[in-house]
Amino acid sequence: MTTTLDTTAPSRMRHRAPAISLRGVAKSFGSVEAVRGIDLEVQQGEIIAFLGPNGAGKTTTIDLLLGLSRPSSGSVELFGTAPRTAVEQGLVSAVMQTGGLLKDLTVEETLRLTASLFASATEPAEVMRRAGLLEVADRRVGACSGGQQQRLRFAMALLPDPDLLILDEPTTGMDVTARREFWAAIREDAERGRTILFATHYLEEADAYADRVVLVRKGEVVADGTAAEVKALAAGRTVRATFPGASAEELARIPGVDGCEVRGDTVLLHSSDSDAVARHLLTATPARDLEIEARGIEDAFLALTADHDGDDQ
Ligand SMILES: Nc1ncnc2c1ncn2[C@@H]1O[C@H](COP(=O)(O)OP(=O)(O)OP(=O)(O)O)[C@@H](O)[C@H]1O
Repeated sequence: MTTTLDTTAPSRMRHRAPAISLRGVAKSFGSVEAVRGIDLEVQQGEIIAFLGPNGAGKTTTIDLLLGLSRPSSGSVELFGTAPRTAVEQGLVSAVMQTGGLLKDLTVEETLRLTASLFASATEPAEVMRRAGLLEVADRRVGACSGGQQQRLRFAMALLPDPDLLILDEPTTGMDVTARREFWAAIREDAERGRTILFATHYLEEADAYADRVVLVRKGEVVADGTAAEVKALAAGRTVRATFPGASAEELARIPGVDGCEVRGDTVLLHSSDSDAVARHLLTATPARDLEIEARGIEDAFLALTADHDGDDQ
């Protein structure tokens, strides 16, 4: 086993190898190419959001990272070693969406039992504090809310004090306050050097909490950068106007328009040159009441993952 450690690091031990290294990773199930050649390098301490529409290959990639399956081609390494070895050494753990909880145990009993499976584990009281569970330590798991159960899964994943934490849709079932508290705990954690990769459908979470957003579509990375960079990739604005009787064909011919929608008397025109579109609408058409909006991360996500070729699996 060859994990290389740099012993000069301050709080959390620093590894010389990247936390995650995927090189040319592909994974097929029969004729379905779930992952089609992903290259991804994640440095220690990064918080990465893994975004993509249903069926993009996120869960397949997470299974590969956790050593639950093997790639059809390419290589997967965590801290310079094989995923299974990294998991066995407690370097990586995961918070999955469902399963894994015994309803009749209390929160604290669950953590004591889980801790007993590791050669060395953080004190249950400490992980309960970090996950915000101290108040419900004696509550039966079956009586905990969905959000509390999800925080318990987070607490369980913290027990081996992993250097890499992988979260698959971690805030499912949490209300807004619980989600905010959860992310505050994650941030505090990451500041101490823990690397975090999370898959989420809440695009605003990726925008708010990730240092880096990796957008996948049909098994390939289509964007990789800060949330601002990803949004800029889908640069452009939407011009909204009142324009009774406009037809989509007529609107599509306006110079600079790269997408349009007609909703009754309202038209929405997407463009990377909104000034030119607005000028045309005001000078050459009866359109009025113009509003111009920048695209949010949700629009960028939709634009970058839109199915242009109609061959979805
Ligand atoms: N065991 C399997 N056998 C056959 N096909 C599979 C298997 N696992 C995944 N797939 C297919 O691979 C593709 C990617 O699936 P995956 O679950 O990785 O996507 P995802 O991005 O996690 O989607 P979601 O957001 O819906 O969870 C899909 O077309 C899926 O149907």
